[in-house]
Amino acid sequence: MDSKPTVLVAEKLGEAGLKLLKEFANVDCSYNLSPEELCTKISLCDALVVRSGTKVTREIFESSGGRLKVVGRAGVGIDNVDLAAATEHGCLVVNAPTANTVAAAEHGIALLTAMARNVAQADASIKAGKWLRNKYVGVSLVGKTLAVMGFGKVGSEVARRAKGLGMHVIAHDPYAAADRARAIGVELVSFDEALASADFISLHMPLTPATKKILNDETFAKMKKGVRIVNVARGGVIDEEALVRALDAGIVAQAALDVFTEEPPPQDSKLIQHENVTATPHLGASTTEAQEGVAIEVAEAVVGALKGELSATAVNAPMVPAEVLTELKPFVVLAEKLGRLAVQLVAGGSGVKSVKVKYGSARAPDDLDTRLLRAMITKGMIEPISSVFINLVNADFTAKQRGLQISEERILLDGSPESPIEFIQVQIANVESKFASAISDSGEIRVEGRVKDGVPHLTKVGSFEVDVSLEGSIILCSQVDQPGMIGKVGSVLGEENVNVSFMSVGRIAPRKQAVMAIGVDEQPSKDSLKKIGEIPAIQEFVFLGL
Ligand SMILES: NC(=O)C1=CN([C@@H]2O[C@H](COP(=O)(O)OP(=O)(O)OC[C@H]3O[C@@H](n4cnc5c(N)ncnc54)[C@H](O)[C@@H]3O)[C@@H](O)[C@H]2O)C=CC1
Ligand SMILES: O=C(O)C(=O)COP(=O)(O)O
Repeated sequence: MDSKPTVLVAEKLGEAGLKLLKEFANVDCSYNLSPEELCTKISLCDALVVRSGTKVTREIFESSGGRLKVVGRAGVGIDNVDLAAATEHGCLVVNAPTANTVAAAEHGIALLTAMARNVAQADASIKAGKWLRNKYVGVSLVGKTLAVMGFGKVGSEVARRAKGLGMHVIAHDPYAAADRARAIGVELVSFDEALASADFISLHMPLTPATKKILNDETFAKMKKGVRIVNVARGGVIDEEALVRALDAGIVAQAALDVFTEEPPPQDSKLIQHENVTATPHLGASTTEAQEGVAIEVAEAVVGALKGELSATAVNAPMVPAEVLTELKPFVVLAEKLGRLAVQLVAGGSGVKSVKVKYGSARAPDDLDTRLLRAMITKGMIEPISSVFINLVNADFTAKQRGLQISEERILLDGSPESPIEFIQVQIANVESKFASAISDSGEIRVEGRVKDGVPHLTKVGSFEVDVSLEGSIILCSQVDQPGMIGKVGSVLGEENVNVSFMSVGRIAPRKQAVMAIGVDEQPSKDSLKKIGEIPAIQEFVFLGL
C-alpha cells in the first residue's frame, strides 16, 4: 500500500512548489473543479493547495471525513477559507504571506501609470481601428500627491516606487510607526488629511470590519475633485455603488481596480463597464516570479505540516499543548483580548511602537513562562489590523518586523500562588488615544484585566477601575459621574434590541470624572452609536470589538 500522503492542488501552482510537494507526496493537480467535484475528491486527500479562486467551505471539511489535515493557501488573503470550520475539523491552514508582496506593489504602480495615461482605453480604441490622440491626453504623476492607505508590506513598497516617479507621497496607517515612514521620505497623516490632499489614492489595507467600505459616499465627498483611485487590496474596502456615483459626479476622475467585492464581478457591472475605470482580474500576485515564490513558500509549509511540524505561516495553529492550556487558557484569552482592546484605543496617525506588558503574579519568576501570553497579546494587536496571522513560532519575529517593541515586567505579589497570574496590564506609550480617558496618569494607553471565575474581565482603563467581562463587544463612555447615565445609554441600546451583558462605572470620586464600560452581545448600528455620542453628559465614547 502507498504510504505517501496525497496533496490535491486545485489551482495552478508554480513548478518549484510542485516539485517540492512531489518529493514528499502524491500530487493530484485538478484545476477548475466544481464545488461538488471538490467535495467528492477531498475524502481521498491529506492536503489541499489553493489560491484565491477556490472557496474552501465548511462542506469541504465535512466531506473530507477527517482525512484533510492541511490547507495551503498560495498567497496572503485567506478570505476564501472557512477558518472556523478548518479549526473545528482539526485542519491546519497555512499561507504564503511574503512572496507576492513586490508583485502586488508593482501591479499597483502598473495600474497607477496605466490609469494616468489611459493605456487600457487607448489600446482598446486603437485595436478598434481608431486613432484618438486628443481623447486620451493623460495626467502627469510627477509632483502629484499620492496617499498610500495602509503602510504595511505592500503599501510601503508602493510608496518607495512612487517616490522614484517623483510623486509627493503621504500615507495613512493608524498603526504604522512614523519613523519607518520617514525613513523612506513619507509623511504619515490622518485619514481626513490624506483624503483632502491626495491627487491619487492607493489602497493597501486589509479588509476588516473597520476598513469595510471605508471609501463610501461620505468619504468620497471629502476628496479633491478629480482624484484618482487605485485598489489592489480587497474589493470590499470600497463601497462599489458609491464609487460609480462618485465617478459619474466627477469627484473621482478615474479608478484602477484589481479586486472586487464579488469575484468574478457580474458581467453587467456598472463599475467595470465605466469608461473611467481600468480593471484587471485580480492579477496583483500574478507574476512568474511571485508564483514561483508563493509556490515554494506554501509547499514547504504544507510538507512541514504533514510531517507534524509547526510552520511559521500557520494561520490557525493551536498556540499551546492541551496540558498547558488547562491552567493558562483563560489567561491566554485575556491576553489576546487586552491586545485587541489596546490597539483599538490608538488614535489614527499615532503609530504603535512601544508596548509594555506587566504581569502581576505571586508565582516565582521561573514558574511563569510568559512567551505564550506575549504571543497572544501580539496576536490581539496585529491580527485585527493586518493580513498577518500570528502563531507561537512567528509572534516575536512579526512584532519586530512591524517595529513593535514589546517589553515585559513581572510584579511579584504576596499571597498564595494558586492562580498563575493576578492581572495583566498592557500599556502603549507615546501615542494618542481615540478615547482620552484610556490614557493613564503616567501618559500611556493602559488596559488591565483579570480572570474571574474562569472568565476574562477588563478591570482597568487608563486610571479608571471598571469591571466588564470580555465577551461580545464593549462600549466605553466617559462622563461626569451623575445619576441616570446607565439608563440613558441602556435605553438607546434597548431601542435597537442590543443586549447589554454587563455595565460598570469607574470614577475618581462621586460626581467627578467617570468611565462607564458596557458589554454588548450585538454590534450596535452606526445610528445608535451616534445617539450615544449625542447624550449631553457624555464627553467621549468608543466602541471596541472583541
Ligand atoms: N491584489 C492582489 O493580488 C494582492 C492583494 N493583497 C492585499 O493587499 C493588502 C495589503 O497586504 P499586506 O501589505 O501584505 O498587508 P500588511 O498587513 O502587511 O499591511 C496592511 C497595513 O494596513 C494597515 N491598516 C490596518 N487598518 C487600517 C486602516 N483602517 N487604515 C489604514 N491602514 C490600516 C495595517 O496597520 C498594516 O500596516 C491586503 O488586503 C492583501 O489581501 C496582497 C497581495 C496580493
Ligand atoms: O495573496 C493574496 O492575498 C492575493 O490577493 C493574491 O491572490 P491570488 O493568489 O492571485 O489568487
